Amino acid sequence: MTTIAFTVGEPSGIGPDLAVIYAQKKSNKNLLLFADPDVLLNRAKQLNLNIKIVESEQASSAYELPIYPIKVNTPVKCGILNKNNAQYVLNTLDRATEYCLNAQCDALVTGPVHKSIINQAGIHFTGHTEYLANLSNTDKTVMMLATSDLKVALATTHMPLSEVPQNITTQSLQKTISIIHQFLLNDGIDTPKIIVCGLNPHAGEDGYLGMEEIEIINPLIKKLNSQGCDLVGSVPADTAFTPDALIGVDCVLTMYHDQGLPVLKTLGFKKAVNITLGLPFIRTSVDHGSALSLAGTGNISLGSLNTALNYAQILIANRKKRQLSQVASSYA
Ligand SMILES: NC(=O)c1ccc[n+]([C@@H]2O[C@H](COP(=O)([O-])OP(=O)(O)OC[C@H]3O[C@@H](n4cnc5c(N)ncnc54)[C@H](O)[C@@H]3O)[C@@H](O)[C@H]2O)c1
Ligand SMILES: N[C@H](C(=O)O)[C@H](O)COP(=O)(O)O
Repeated sequence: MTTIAFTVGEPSGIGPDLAVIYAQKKSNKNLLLFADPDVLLNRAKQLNLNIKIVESEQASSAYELPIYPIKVNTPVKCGILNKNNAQYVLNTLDRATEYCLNAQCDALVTGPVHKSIINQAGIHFTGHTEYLANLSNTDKTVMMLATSDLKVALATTHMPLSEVPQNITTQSLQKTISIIHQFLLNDGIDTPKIIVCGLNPHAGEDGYLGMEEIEIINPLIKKLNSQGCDLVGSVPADTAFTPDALIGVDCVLTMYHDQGLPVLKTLGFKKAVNITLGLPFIRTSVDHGSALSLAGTGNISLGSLNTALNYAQILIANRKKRQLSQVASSYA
């Protein structure tokens, strides 16, 4: 049986609502929540829902939430951020990551955090992607968001736009493409076809609107294609997502956060999954943030949480298959 670690995220946001509404499901959930039990009990009360907290990984009936208890520092008010609880949010991530690194859990699914409040507490934090890479000493990770029809990956993640160009280097882009390629192979795609977007408008318009395509992106595409990759590009980002361009494409690699994610979220917000590639453990996430104004209202979608949990299960199953075939081939 698998166990998925679920960090509930920012306690004044909709993370606790997601958890207690999810707990109403009847099936055995195989979850281990990393959160403050009182925050969950209070949110359930506010939503008029029945939940039972169990300090075990084996909840088998409706309303039960298996939990690894971690206390908040300050009482929580729905929709009101408090920087005194920033460290609590990180504590839940630290413990859950430890469980995944030690194989006590099979995957990590993260609920939404609020990034600025963590920074207001004096802790530099740009996102789970970077934080988990740091916690697990991983030198390169890739953010990918996926709907059932489209996968979008990012060459750079959470950084000011002014810093993007200097972070598009041949070395970093090559690692990014190699991580995506391997992920798609593991996903059962024999010859992954990846569109690589340009950085500049019209992919630089032959150098008249920027040089990164001519100096970095195009030569790398040529080199990797000569080694057997199937990369298309560099493609202007405004045409990369047109329906004809996407035929037969397994993933679109965009150069920065807001080049790719608005497209993906227009197509699938609240149903998509965010996956961190390259970590030594499986991590998926909801595609949305803390939605403070909806906390405690019950008026939220669990679509993305369901996708994130289902996708984590698929990745776990794929990993098991690969491990079994490795064992089999070692005896062959
Ligand atoms: N996975 C994450 O941890 C994650 C993802 C995105 C944003 N964030 C952070 O969340 C904070 C708030 O960001 P934002 O306001 O830009 O984005 P947001 O996703 O919190 O909200 C955007 C809009 O979508 C709505 N919404 C979000 N989730 C919903 C759900 N499950 N059901 C119904 N409606 C929902 C909100 O009410 C709001 O109108 C920021 O600090 C941001 O960095 C975290
Ligand atoms: N870029 C993500 C999004 O827009 O959904 C979000 O900020 C979460 O990123 P992390 O998983 O790194 O926290």
